[in-house]
Amino acid sequence: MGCSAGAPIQDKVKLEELQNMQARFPLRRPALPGDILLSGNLPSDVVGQLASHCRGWLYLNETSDEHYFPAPIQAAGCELEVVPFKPSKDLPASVVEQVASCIARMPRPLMIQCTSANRAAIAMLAWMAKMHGYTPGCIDLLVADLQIDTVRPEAKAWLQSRLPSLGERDGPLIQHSPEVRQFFDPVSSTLTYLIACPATKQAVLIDPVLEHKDRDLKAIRELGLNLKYVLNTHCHADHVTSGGVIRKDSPQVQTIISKNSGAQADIHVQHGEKVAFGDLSLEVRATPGHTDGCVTYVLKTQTATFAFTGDTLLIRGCGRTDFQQGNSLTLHDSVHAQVFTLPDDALVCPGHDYKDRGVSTVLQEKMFNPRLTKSPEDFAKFMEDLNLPNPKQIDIAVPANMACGVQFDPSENLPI
Ligand SMILES: N[C@@H](CCC(=O)N[C@@H](CSS)C(=O)NCC(=O)O)C(=O)O
Repeated sequence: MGCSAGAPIQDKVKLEELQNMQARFPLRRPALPGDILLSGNLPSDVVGQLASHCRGWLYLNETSDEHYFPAPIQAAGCELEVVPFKPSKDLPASVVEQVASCIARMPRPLMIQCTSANRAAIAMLAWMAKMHGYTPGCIDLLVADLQIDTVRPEAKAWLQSRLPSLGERDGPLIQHSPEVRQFFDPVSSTLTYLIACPATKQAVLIDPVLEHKDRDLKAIRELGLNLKYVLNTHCHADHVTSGGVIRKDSPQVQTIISKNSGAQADIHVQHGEKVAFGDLSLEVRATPGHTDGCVTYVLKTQTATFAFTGDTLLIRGCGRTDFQQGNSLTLHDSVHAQVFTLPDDALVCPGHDYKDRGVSTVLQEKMFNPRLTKSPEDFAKFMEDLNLPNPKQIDIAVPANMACGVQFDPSENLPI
């Protein structure tokens, strides 16, 4: 039997009641998200007590189960849904979809209850995966971070087997936000983003890789989009951008990089400026440290905030600071001042991932990033001791990217 609660619920529970419940069913430290509780079987009186602090109750067993107590849930005014959810290799995708949709829709605070809290945790993770486009690697992280120790390894493996890996992902990055797609280059582990304005079909690419030019342009064609800009978050050292070549073939496309990068491009951006396309715009935030020209592009849509952090902030990591004018103290300040000040639920969309993880959130990184939770001084010491080998393509990539991936004729600013 398990029960977990986040801070918002604890605030509402009367202290005495909470202490009584804690004595019988120990609550763990606040988990994410804070407005969802997970539980196994409970006696009917405890169901009633908990229900009085919830507004939604999702029950994952049959109504014939001897531990199903609808009366106290309904008496407390909770919205009750019953969806028998037994993960197995034959479970139709529609049931997972139904459970995830219930969790998305039902009022908060929401209790998810099964027999031992194992399936409740899997249901919550399935919902998070659907909402945030998680990959198998992201699920490992969430289980560890949220300390969801009710999740059995075989149940976690079941959920992971139903999620696409980086590179297999097809479609919008997060549910209900058709604007953003993520692509993966397995050689440099680079994550490229295609962002499209649904109303006008104008689109931009962020950090595209030369070897994947055709893949990216095919996606743009198939979606009926008009590419307006190719943006780079910085002058990459591990792969060559496709920006220059795309622009050479399609002169209506303009390349963008920060002025501080010193690299060639059609448009140079600076902190505070906006890059508009269709009804959308990207806010430019200077985030130097990995290189002195690094920027983070921030996109606000109706449903989500996205931070395209390049190599400034990676999932549970960050860009190295040992070449290209890297500076650890500057990087620490950039992340804290420009990324960690975004809303907690803003999606962190990094420029690389080396462990099959595609997306994180500001709150997760503020809480769990092992590097950026350190003090500036400890962080600088940690980065100094990294001793990473140089990227394999550094000698080709840096000079090529300084010329936006192609040689420019400086007199005309056109590719040769
Ligand atoms: N092995 C890769 C390069 C790996 C690497 O150095 N990645 C960079 C970002 S690309 S310059 C980095 O900042 N990594 C941070 C870290 O902690 O790993 C290759 O040869 O391409």
